[in-house]
Amino acid sequence: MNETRILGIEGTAWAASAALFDTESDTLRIESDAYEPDSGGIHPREAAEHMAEAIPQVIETVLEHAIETAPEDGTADNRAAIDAVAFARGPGLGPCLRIVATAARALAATLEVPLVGVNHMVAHLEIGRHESGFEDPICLNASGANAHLLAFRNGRYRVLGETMDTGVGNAIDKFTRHIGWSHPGGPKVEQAAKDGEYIDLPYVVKGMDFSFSGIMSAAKDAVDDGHAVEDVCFALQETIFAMLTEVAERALSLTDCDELVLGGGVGRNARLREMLETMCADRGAEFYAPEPRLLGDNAGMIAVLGAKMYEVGDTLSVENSRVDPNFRPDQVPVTWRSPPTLEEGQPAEIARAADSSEYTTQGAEAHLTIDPAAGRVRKRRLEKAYRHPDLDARLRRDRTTLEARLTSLARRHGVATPVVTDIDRKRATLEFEYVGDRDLRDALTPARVRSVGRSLATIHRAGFVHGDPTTRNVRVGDDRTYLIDFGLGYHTDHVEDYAMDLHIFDQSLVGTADDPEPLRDALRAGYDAAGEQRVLERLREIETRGRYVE
Ligand SMILES: C[C@@H](O)[C@H](NC(=O)OP(=O)(O)OC[C@H]1O[C@@H](n2cnc3c(N)ncnc32)[C@H](O)[C@@H]1O)C(=O)O
Ligand SMILES: [Fe+2]
Repeated sequence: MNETRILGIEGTAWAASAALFDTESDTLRIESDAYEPDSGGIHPREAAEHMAEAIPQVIETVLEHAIETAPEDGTADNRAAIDAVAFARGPGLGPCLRIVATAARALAATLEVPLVGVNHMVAHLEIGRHESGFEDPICLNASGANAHLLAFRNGRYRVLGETMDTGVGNAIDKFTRHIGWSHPGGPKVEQAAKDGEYIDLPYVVKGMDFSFSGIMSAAKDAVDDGHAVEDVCFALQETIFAMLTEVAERALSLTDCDELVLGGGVGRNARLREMLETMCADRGAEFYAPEPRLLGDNAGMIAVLGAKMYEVGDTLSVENSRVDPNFRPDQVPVTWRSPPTLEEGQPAEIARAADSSEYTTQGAEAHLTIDPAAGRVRKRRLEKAYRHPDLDARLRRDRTTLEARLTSLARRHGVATPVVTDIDRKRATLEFEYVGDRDLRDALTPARVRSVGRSLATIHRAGFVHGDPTTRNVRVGDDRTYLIDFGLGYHTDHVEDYAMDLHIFDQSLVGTADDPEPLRDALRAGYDAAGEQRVLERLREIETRGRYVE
């Protein structure tokens, strides 16, 4: 590959940044100028004023550097020997994005080089993949305005799970604003947490999705009620980062992936990195976090992805270079990657069951001892070294109790589930009847998915949700499907919760199936046959919701 030199520009929210990426030397020169609000959070108009002032300056600095380092073949018009100008098209604040795009178009025209339009969230991911050299990692993007898990599948980065309300950084920043600290609050919470002790806060995970609104108002109340700020900061980190680590582990487990990369400004937090590192080490996966300057918003990551896109001809005409404040990562055709090689063969479980009577296996949160001959499964929820012992004990106890209760309740409503034969709350251990002979993930057909749709409709009518219905939490045998693993379930009469349950299953189809569309249709048809229309309507609404929340 020839040497490629890309000038990248970033300015989606707070960082006015330009960078030069040179593929031959694999070096990045980044120049940034941060917007720091005098009071409160980020004001879009003020941020845009900052961009208007700072973007030309950071570009100028990087151009000078590019001229100094240009190889001999720079032309008179392009002494910097730049091959393309890459800019962040979104997501972000509209007024900021427009200023960056205008600067990028002007620069590309002057240099007579193509424009590359980069998705900022995909750039947060790709910088980790680039630096780590991982083949096909899962990415946790923990940034200001976003929080999601991405996996490459069928030519796109699919969103396996994401925040149901605000981004993780914004959630923390809102809390610090409430207690009068200046923006950004994240680093200050990290500092204060060093002297804190644990208190209980709400923990909300639904499959691989999660929510911060409950925990943030509880944190504000805790301070208002007189808890020490350090303790609340400590508990906030322990709870929020445990949620992110748990969903990241679930994503690794669901996709059988053993590589995780981190992206986004909240990734600068050492406690978050430590939890992810511990979780990965405990399950034999590799973890990589880029250095801090590449985690928070920066033009280096825009230039690196810009180079990959430029090299495959993924450039933009000026007419098509409009910005998109709601640009989602799964809207981007991933032109610069070839499909990963998939492993073929029958599910390991079948081979194993044929030659031994008892074997063990590890899920995302539990250790299973399976004895098909005796028709018995023992499941023990493991202690997780990454999370605080009090939180760990609470989650394992509550989930064990709920799983036993809801598994039985579903059966009473006519949904196929294993019989619960024993429960030991102290040891977080359950014993079940062995059902099916493989996971739905390894035997996906529309008829089976249809039956899952009917089962979900049935439990929703009975007033509860599964909480984590994925293709691995459904067992398949003969002509039946069995729902298992109700540990994240709960009683609810909210249509939103029912629709989220369906949405979680739908996301797992998109994340694990080669041809998800007929399966997604079957899910809806099955639900339609036994459930309420308003739930399907709400599901459609959830799918069209832009998740970029400021
Ligand atoms: C769309 C785009 O504009 C946006 N970018 C963004 O929000 O900036 P980013 O640099 O990725 O993340 C900033 C956030 O990162 C948090 N942050 C920075 N250092 C932190 C630390 N040590 N601990 C916790 N949070 C930290 C800040 O408080 C702030 O909320 C995004 O990626 O969502
Ligand atoms: Fe960002």
